[in-house]
Amino acid sequence: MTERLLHVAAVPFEAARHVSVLPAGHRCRALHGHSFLARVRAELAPGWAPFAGAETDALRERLAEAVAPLDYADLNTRLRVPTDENLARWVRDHLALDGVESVGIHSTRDQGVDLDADGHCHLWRRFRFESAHQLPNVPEGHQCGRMHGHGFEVILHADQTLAEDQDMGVDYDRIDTLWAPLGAALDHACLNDIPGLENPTSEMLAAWIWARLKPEFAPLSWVSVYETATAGCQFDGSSYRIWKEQRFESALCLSAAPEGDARRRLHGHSYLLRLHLCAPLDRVMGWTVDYGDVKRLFKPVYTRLDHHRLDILPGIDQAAPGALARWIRAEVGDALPALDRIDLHQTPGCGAVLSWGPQGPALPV
Ligand SMILES: Nc1nc2c(c(=O)[nH]1)N=C([C@H](O)[C@H](O)COP(=O)(O)OP(=O)(O)OP(=O)(O)O)CN2
Repeated sequence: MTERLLHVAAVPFEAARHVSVLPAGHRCRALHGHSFLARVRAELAPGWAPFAGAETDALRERLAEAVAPLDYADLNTRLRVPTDENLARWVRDHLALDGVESVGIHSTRDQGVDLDADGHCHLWRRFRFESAHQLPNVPEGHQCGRMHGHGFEVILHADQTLAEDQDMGVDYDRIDTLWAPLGAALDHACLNDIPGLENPTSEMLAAWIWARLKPEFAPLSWVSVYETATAGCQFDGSSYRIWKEQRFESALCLSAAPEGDARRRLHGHSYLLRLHLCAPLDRVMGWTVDYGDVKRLFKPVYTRLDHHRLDILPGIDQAAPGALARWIRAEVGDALPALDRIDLHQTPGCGAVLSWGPQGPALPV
């Protein structure tokens, strides 16, 4: 599949609103406020940024300019009906940017929408539960064979086609109602005791949730399960995708930046790297690829990135997220054949997505 490079950026804003299209008695009809986050994914034309390597910063600046009128504003003075869906449309229209693949709005850490270029509204809502489990089929000595536990997080994603004059899709409250019985069964439980979860990997959990919700909720498009803060699985009824995150602390300078630009100086970032893999399920293990194996197989590349200077890595021209993601893909080589996407953020929510397979849903920053 052809390789695609998207740049991503995220910008927060603080704003008040009331949403009058909601039914009588709904709490969001009253004036309330949120710490919102706007984000964009875009395929930028060559030469769009002021210099090679400035793409991520330039995209973030463009988004910040678009969002500025919403910051510390009463959103009802800016938009007729300031639902998350309409805010995403407003930001998309004010970005005035070619190549936008999606524009998203998070109204809280736990909910948001992403509008794609085909008019689909991808709505998501996050839940959490605290549970114990152990994996019965892992090899002797594997840490996950011991009884342990996690603060699991689940994101339910819904894909809806919205008419241009439709102010919102499904209410987040409807997703809460659908989730409630599952959350009650999973929270403060030992997952192995739940019928169907005798081998409670993230993959099995995502499929278990899918099987229970999809018949009642047709727009359900993906279930994402965060098993830990750094690893999880996504399931859409047929394909499993997993991700493993790592952070590295590195220095760089951008030699193409003009004289006087701070980015010419040595500086650094705390990078977030998310490796995505798509692989068939191993029916015995109940997983696709062990998260621990992803980390282990990536280690030789990781050690070249972490606590190093990135712009002097052999083969790197500008140590910007897109070029770094390409470098990582090349260096990983055959070690991770199921790898099909690399997310690399140089600051929270801002960086690049390099993919060469079906992308799967965007994860919240
Ligand atoms: N594909 C899967 N791999 C693994 C699963 C799974 O459900 N699906 N589960 C586990 C373990 O249960 C483990 O608790 C989580 O794995 P891991 O990311 O390796 O956890 P760490 O805390 O060791 O990760 P850090 O890299 O230190 O953050 C294993 N694999």
